[in-house]
Amino acid sequence: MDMAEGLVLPAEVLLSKRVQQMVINGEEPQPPYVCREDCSNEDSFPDTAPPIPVIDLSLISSQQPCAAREELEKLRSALCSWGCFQATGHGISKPFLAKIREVTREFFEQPMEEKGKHAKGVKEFEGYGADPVPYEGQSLDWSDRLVLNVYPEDRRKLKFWPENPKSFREVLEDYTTKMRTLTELVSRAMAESLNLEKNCFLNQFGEQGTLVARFNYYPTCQRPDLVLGLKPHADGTGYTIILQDNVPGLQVLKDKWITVPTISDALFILMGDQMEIMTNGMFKSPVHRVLTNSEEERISVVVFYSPDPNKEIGPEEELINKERPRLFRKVKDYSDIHWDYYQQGKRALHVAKV
Ligand SMILES: O=C(O)CCC(=O)C(=O)O
Ligand SMILES: [Fe+2]
Repeated sequence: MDMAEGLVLPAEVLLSKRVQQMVINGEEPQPPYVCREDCSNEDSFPDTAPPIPVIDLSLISSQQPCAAREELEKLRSALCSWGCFQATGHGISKPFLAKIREVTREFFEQPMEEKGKHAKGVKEFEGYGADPVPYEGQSLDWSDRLVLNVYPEDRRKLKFWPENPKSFREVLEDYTTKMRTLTELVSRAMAESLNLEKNCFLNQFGEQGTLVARFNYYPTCQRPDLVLGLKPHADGTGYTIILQDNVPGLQVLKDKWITVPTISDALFILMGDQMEIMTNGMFKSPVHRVLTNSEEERISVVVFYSPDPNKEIGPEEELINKERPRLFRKVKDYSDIHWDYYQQGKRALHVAKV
């Protein structure tokens, strides 16, 4: 018998090697990357799936009160049922979106040696690599990532920020500024859609609300039916802003798995658990996952927007009443609690329930 057969290396050892490298070496996925049985049937979708709502943010900030009201109503309805939407009219130009996708692609296309300059340890969060070692029995994602704290600025660790491609840092700084503006716009719109004081969510996030950027690289896989680019999870954030490229793969669970269409100038905005808490359960934090495929690699640029970890957050008082009693208590540092459960393959939201 081949000695290597059935041999599963410890996650720690596997995680020190990049999935991209395994693909270049022509390696087939082995456990713990293999996390499901042949799912090729399940992964194909009927055309009858309900469409994910598209919201034109420019209408909300326009001077036409009727159009703005209508769009706010669409936003509220999208977040109460789906917990996510495709945002157009967000004010970030198409060429700029192309640029951030391009520097992301260029970063991952570099030799391992160059990317390795920004490598994280298998226990750390920030830097180039994969998630820290999960709990026993949990699978590993078929992807590589670069994670960077981008706001507040004093949380930045420049040793993890790529120097190549040359424009990477500058483009990311620009993107951070644009994301700050966008989170103000979206947080106000969400408050208005619920007839709340428009700064109420921004006040909960605080001036030091954090932005973390995660650049995801999903290589192709010879057996996409056996692995996941990213295992099913809900985000622990306030909310998350996702820039996809032109390769589909992201799916949200709404009765069944629904693929998020790739729209080149849209940003996909998804509620995290903390918005579900702040809205007393009105907005939903959806479970989502990423599939890989055998033909085309996929990249995404994800920005996690979370409340200042020093601040306590909780349901807006106006959303608590007789018909809708308080569902959640106040919480602090929810992101850390969430992460611990995530590593066990579980959701954390129940810990905030009253
Ligand atoms: O790659 C994507 O489209 C989504 C990634 C995601 O859900 C995450 O990073 O939490
Ligand atoms: Fe996510």
